Amino acid sequence: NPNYEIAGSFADLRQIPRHCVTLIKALGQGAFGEVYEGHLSNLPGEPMTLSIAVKTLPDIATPQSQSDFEMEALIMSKFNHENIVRFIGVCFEKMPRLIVLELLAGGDLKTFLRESRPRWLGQGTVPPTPTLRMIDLVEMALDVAKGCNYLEENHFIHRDIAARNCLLTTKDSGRVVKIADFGMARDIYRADYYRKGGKAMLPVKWMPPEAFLDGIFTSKTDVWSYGVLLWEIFSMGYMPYPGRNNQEVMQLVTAGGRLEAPNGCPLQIYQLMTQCWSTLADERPHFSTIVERLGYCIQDPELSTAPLPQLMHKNSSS
Ligand SMILES: CN1CCN(c2ccc(C(=O)Nc3n[nH]c4c3C=[N+](C(=O)[C@H](O)c3ccccc3)C4)cc2)CC1
Repeated sequence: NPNYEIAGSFADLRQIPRHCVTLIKALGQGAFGEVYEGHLSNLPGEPMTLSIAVKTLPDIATPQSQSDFEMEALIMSKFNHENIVRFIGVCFEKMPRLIVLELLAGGDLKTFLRESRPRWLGQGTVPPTPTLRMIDLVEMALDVAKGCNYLEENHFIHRDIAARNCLLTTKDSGRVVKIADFGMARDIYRADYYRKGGKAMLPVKWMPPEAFLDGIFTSKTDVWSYGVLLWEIFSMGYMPYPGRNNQEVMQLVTAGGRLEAPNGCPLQIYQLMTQCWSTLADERPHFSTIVERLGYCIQDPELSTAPLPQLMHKNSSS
C-alpha cells in the first residue's frame, strides 16, 4: 500500500517551543480534542506573529490516540502544496500535545456551501450577501482537484475526500479551498479503523463499489469520492443520495445507480462527475485530467458567467 512509504520518525517533526504558542479561541470540536485559533510568536529568526490553528490532544488521551495524533502530524508534515493545509510544527514537550497548522479562517466547505444558498425571504429569494456564481463553484472544485492531483502524484491515497474535510482560507472572494483532514488515511495507516468502529464509520456515500465491497483502495477511490464532492459543490452542500441510508446506497450503486445531476448543474460538469463514477476504476479519469477539464470550464464564458439556479426552497436539512 503506497501510503506506507511515509518514512521518517517523529523526531523529524519541527518542534515549536510551547511559550511561542498562544491559544485564542476554540474553532470547533476535532476528532481528538479542540481545534483552536492561536498566535505563534517569538520564534527564533521570525519577528512576525503568525495566526495559526492548533489541534490539541487532551491529557487523558489513550496511548493509541496519542500515536494517532503523532501519525496525523507526520502525514501532514510530508506535504507541500497550496491546496493542502500547511503543517507548521508540533509541541510534544508537555501536555496537552499540540499540532500547529496553517489557519484557514473560512470554515469547512460543506457549511460554506449551505450558508451560501440564496435565502428564502418570503416573497422570493433576495440574497442579503452576494451569492456565489457558477465560476466560484468551479474555482473551488478546481482547488480541491489540484490538491488531490498532488496526492495522486505522490502515491498518497486519502480515502475520505469530501466537502466536510476541506477548509476555506476565507468566505470572501479570493477564497482558496484546501484539503485539511487526513484522519481516515491515518487510521488505515495504523491499520486499525476497525478499532474505530469499522464499517459503520466508513464514508460509504463517498466510496466506489470495489472499496465498500472488497476493501480495495487506490487513487481511483479518491477520484470516485472527488466526483461526489463535485456533486456536493454543485448541489450547494446537500447530503448525497438524499433520504437513503448507507445500506440502500450500497445496493443502488452496485446495481449501477448513480447520483442525479444537481439542479442547474452544467452538463460538462455532470459528465465529469459520471466519469468519476465509472464502475471500472481504470475508466475513471486521473486528477490531472480533472484539473485540465475544470480549467476549460473556467474559460467557458457560457458556463462561468451563469448565475446559480435560485433553489426554490428554504435551507432545508438535506
Ligand atoms: C462563522 N464561521 C463559523 C466557522 N468558522 C470557522 C470554523 C472552523 C475553522 C477551522 O477549523 N479552521 C482551521 N484552520 N486550520 C485548521 C482548521 C481545522 N483544522 C483541522 O485539522 C480540523 O481537524 C478540521 C479539518 C477539516 C475540517 C474541519 C476541521 C486545521 C475556521 C473557521 C468561520 C466563521
